[in-house]
Amino acid sequence: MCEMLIKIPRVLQVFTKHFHNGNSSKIGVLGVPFNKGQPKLGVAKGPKVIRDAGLIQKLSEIHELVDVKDYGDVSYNINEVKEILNMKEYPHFASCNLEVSRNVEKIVKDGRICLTLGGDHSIAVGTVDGHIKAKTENICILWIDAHADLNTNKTSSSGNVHGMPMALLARELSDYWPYLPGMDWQKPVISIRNVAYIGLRSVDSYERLVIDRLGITAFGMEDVENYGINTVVKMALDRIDPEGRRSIHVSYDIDSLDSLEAPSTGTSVRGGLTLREGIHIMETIHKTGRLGAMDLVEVNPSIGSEKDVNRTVEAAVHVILAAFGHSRRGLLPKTSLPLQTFPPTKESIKI
Ligand SMILES: NC(=[NH2+])NCCC[C@H](N)C(=O)O
Ligand SMILES: [Mn+2]
Ligand SMILES: [Mn+2]
Repeated sequence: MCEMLIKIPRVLQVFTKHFHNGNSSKIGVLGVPFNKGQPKLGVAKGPKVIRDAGLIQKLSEIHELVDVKDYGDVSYNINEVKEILNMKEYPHFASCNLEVSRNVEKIVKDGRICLTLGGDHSIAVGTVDGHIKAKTENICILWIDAHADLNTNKTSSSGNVHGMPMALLARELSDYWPYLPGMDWQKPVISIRNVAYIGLRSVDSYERLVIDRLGITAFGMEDVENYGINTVVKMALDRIDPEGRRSIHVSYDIDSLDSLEAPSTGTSVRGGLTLREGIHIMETIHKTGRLGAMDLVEVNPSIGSEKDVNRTVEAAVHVILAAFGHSRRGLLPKTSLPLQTFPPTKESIKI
């Protein structure tokens, strides 16, 4: 049998090396069907619709080195803790996030990049916490969102906890919170200097104040217009990981994309990122080789028509695949493929 290999031209070999980034090949997928951080219940079905779109299979087809393990969905028992003023469903939030943190920590310690499917954005308290606990080195956060999610219980006008996770995670904001029973496991150890936003266009006034006072790296849509997405991502990475040594946590709210690209989400805002820009961000992150964990949150299949839901889920899958090395230039055939199978002849296709 002829075992001659396809000779890959040098220019393509460079791409192969680039996209077959050694440390980004082991992925652990975790579902968090949590909807109590905001009032629209359908967001709990996010993990299911994203998986049903063939995510696991598509991830494993990116290249031969990808190894995907699905850890299933997080479940939790509600701990009896007291309610907190202006934090709706606080006991659920605290109980669920403890389990999220434990699961993410375990997956990252298993040597996998943890991909968490939400659920609403309040679950990022647990994902970031688990990522921090698993890594000995510092982490940095890229928060891709129309919103800053930087409210405290005192500044939020909605009381929805999905508008608060970043404020719970930041060390510099810890004094602005009351004691939170049932959250002792979570220490706000991440400095806001290691956080950058991309996609902002709906920022509450106290959030604006905090961003300005603390000098938070925040790229709004006008920055994307002024500099272009490529420069924006580079500037963001340069600020939060200047030496290129940190493990990157990407918390990707699907509402960062324009409402036309991702209509099925609870708090959509027009004038957002195109899917191309959304994909470009994650391709750039993939190329760093330092993605440690990614959240994809706020996909709500109960909002909009069937077409809207499909469009939104499709966008989410594209963004995720880009994060793990899918290339829009096309994927190379497996290098071990015998030459005679390409192009396929009648004889090579044995039924
Ligand atoms: N993860 C989100 N989609 N957050 C939307 C937050 C909206 C608003 N800023 C609030 O505090 O309620
Ligand atoms: Mn948002
Ligand atoms: Mn958000």
